[in-house]
Amino acid sequence: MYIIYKIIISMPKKQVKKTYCQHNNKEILPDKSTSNNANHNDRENVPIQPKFGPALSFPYQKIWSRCILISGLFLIVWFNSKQGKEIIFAKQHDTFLSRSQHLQCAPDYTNELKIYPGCLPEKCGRIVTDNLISSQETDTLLQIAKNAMNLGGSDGGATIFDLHTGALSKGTKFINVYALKQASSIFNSTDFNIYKIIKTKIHHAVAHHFGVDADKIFLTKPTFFSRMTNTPAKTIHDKYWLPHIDKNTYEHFHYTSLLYLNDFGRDFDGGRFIFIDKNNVNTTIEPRKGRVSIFTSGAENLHLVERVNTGTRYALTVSFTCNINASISDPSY
Ligand SMILES: O=C(O)CCC(=O)C(=O)O
Ligand SMILES: [Fe+2]
Repeated sequence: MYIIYKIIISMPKKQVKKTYCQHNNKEILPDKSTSNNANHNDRENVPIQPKFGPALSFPYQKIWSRCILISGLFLIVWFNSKQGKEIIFAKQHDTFLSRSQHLQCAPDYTNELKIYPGCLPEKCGRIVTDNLISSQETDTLLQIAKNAMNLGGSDGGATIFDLHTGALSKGTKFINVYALKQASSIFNSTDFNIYKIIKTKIHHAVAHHFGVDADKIFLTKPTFFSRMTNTPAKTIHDKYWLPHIDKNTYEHFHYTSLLYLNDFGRDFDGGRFIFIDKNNVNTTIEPRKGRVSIFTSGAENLHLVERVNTGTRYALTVSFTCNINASISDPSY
């Protein structure tokens, strides 16, 4: 607004050489006595007649024209502010008991879920909560992820570890950590129990927030830890910044949840989660340790993860399906 104000007040005031007095349209002739051109013949003192008659004028002309100009500028600013806007849905330093945004489900999503009675959400959308998982629980998960990832790691910027199957990125491929002899020294049943408790809490939160019975949704694969850095991608799995729809990327996803294990702005920069909404609106979630984000996995929730600029970002993806045949069981070791 300040800029608009500056433009308006800095507009040059029109230098009008008046040939006619505005009042009564009376002619004002130059004072012959002061004129240097006193000897010029009379023709030169005859005022120029506008070809199409005197210009149109009406009361408060200047005020009106400025009002119209200002309104036009307002319209342009308003229109531009609707396009390409970013809404920070959850800032890193805020804590939410629960913050939600409802959306209309994508038609594909609704059609697919209709065949699973009781699994269709009351409304599609997204929810963020910071009070579900304790700091200690988060620390346990972060340690599990770090210990496992020390046994491998992608050559590119995204390493994943699946506690259910033992799959871990190594180089440009995957290995099974449970087949390694070091596995026995890094995994224990206490940690697995904590993982199960966390997974169960998230399961119930998903059911509660979307108004479905907890026994109508099932844990599915892949459910995995992720580590993201700014290392250039080596394979397609490293390109975590590509926009995608989870239901299409992962065959059985119907509800996606993410648990963030460390902090945006402290442990890493970049790496924010972004929903790409209608009219080019970005709805952003800044990762915060212990923060859980839950959303329906259809086209209503197209998203990406911004590239990490510095540091290392850790998260756990926990996914649910309506299809009992695609369910997976709890991990055990
Ligand atoms: O880690 C995240 O914040 C989201 C990752 C993601 O979109 C995915 O794994 O499909
Ligand atoms: Fe995703």
